[in-house]
Amino acid sequence: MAVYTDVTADELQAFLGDYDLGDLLSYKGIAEGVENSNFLLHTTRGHFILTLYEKRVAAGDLPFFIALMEHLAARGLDCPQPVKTRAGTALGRLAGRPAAIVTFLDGVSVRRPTVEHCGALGGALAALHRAGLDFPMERRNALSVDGWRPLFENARERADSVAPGLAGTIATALAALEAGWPTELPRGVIHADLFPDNVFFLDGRVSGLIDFYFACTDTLAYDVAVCLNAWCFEPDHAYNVTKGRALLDGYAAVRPLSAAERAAFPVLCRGAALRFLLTRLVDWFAVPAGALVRPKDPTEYYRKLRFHLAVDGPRDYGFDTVPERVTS
Ligand SMILES: Nc1ncnc2c1ncn2[C@@H]1O[C@H](COP(=O)(O)OP(=O)(O)OP(=O)(O)O)[C@@H](O)[C@H]1O
Ligand SMILES: N[C@@H](CCO)C(=O)O
Repeated sequence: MAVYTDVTADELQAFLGDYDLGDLLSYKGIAEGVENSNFLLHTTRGHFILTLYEKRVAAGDLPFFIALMEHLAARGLDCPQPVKTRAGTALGRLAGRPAAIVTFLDGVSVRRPTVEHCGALGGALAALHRAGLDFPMERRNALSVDGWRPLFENARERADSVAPGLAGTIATALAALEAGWPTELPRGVIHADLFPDNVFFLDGRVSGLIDFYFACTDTLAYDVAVCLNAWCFEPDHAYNVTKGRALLDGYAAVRPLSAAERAAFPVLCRGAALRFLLTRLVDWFAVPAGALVRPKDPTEYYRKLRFHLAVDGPRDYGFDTVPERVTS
């Protein structure tokens, strides 16, 4: 659950006074998510999502996220739309936090994605990448390779209390990634956190993508690697190559992956696994007192990282054809 910051009815009424959203009928904290505080609002104009931005979201980045959601929606993507005040602003302050209201999207996120869900997700991710190509703003990925070492240093001392040998495995993997992280692959807007809880389905179709608060300018194929990690492992931690193939094929049907991109998957998947292992590890030791949040299990991503460290090559992810040698 994630409600780090509580909002009183009086505060909310006053905040809503700047909007044309009718009268507040009810509101409640949302029992999912770990990053920001989210509330479901019911007003005489319908349902909306109120988000109070917490520690990992810098206020200076909010204009990027708001403009990106508007840009993607204008290109036909189903993503939340920022609701503006009568004065035309989408960002405000509530309970001492930056805050915004966005439209509510219908659909249901899946806990156990099927092969079909993975295929549909791949297509939706590629559509997002294509729609973002002409987005004019840029945002550096603070949680890419140069952001991992500070996270590791923060958690290093206590890492082995979570799993024996964890600190050593991370140290070795991190050094290799720092030395060999790809920098020449196609870049653009990436979602960077497109986990199953951030994707809604209706009748087997992707009906909405949410939670753009890690979106940034980075390697497009890295976003695919994040999704392979988040969608294609089974509860017993085994990689499901049929799901991987469906995701990759779904993606490539909308945006083909170059030979260099395909060849980079083992490294990109290791990096993606390490990124979520590290943020989970830091969060594991840092749940704020009184917060309504259940931290996510770091060991899930430790297991995934070990899988990626052991793969023979891109074929293990479900690519049917991979170049033997890639020079670019
Ligand atoms: N626009 C929306 N329409 C419908 N439901 C939404 C919307 N935005 C958020 N939600 C609901 O709120 C929950 C939490 O939202 P969100 O994933 O943005 O929070 P978060 O704390 O940033 O989560 P995460 O842990 O994925 O980073 C979602 O799982 C979903 O149930
Ligand atoms: N999707 C992230 C949490 C939100 O950043 C995780 O599962 O660790």
